[in-house]
Amino acid sequence: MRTEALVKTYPGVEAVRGLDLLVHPGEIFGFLGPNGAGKSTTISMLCALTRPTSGELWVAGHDVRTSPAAVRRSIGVVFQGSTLDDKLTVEENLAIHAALYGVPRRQVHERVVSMLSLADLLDRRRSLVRTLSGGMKRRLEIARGLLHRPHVLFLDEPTVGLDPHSRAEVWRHVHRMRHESGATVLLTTHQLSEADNCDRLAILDHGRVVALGTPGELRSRIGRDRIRLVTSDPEECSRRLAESLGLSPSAEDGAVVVRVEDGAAVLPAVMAALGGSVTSVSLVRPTLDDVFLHYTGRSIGSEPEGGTAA
Ligand SMILES: Nc1ncnc2c1ncn2[C@@H]1O[C@H](COP(=O)(O)OP(=O)(O)OP(=O)(O)O)[C@@H](O)[C@H]1O
Repeated sequence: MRTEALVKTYPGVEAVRGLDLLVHPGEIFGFLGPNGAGKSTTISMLCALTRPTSGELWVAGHDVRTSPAAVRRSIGVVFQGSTLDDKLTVEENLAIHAALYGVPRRQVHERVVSMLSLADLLDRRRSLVRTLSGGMKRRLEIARGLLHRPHVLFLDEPTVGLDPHSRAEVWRHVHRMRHESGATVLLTTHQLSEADNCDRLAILDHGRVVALGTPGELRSRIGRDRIRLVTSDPEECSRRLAESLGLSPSAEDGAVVVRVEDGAAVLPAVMAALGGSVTSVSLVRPTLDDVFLHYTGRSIGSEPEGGTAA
């Protein structure tokens, strides 16, 4: 998937303001950003559902502007709201999708069984969809999105509205299905806790990419680990850290704090230098929220959580 100078303008709103992105085959790539950042608009353009105002974009080797039908055949899409038919069974929902996408009749049964077993839903294949839990429905939608063997699977907020256990289950299935199908997965999320499931992330804000990289790269780019030490004599502790290790400790809320690149590597030397005078120690690594704060000047957690309730 590739975009060059991709722009989408609505009357009075610059929803997407010049995206240059390259997503590699087989990657799980996430668009992370608050409500209104332009994630859904970007996905919608890539799926050939919304025409860009300007710029270029290719999906699975097809130019989306000139070959939208070829793009639609090469992708699977799971939207935020369920598009399953509640009154039909699990199997029937998949059969309809297979017919719509022209899956050869002889292959339908085998594909349905293999997708349902990957999604851990084989034993529910004759159940009406309305009897499934929220997590099961989402897994079924993802399985359905992959039934016609697309090269790219788009997931718009795949875990929105699910409880923590179901979220973890859905992620387990996304990883498993990516592994089995080899599909590239492009997803949107504004859940920082889930962004770590992606191989790489683009942080979007006001229609622009403000940071791009693996979750680990993004963290290490902005910050340093913090070692927080509680001791009976903070002044002596600070002096020893400065003298024996050349560190620059600071006092924070009665504790001694040192900022270092790799806290786990430095910690043994810190403890050796301080002997038994430390009563408690903690190592704090930068979070993706710190990353978001660094690049946008505000916390993603402070944004209205429009889509997460339920
Ligand atoms: N059809 C439309 N007409 C006018 N403005 C739109 C339209 N679709 C989106 N927008 C505007 O474009 C901007 C980006 O919206 P978009 O839905 O892409 O953001 P998002 O990051 O996906 O947020 P969310 O998580 O709420 O879906 C917003 O200001 C939104 O109001």
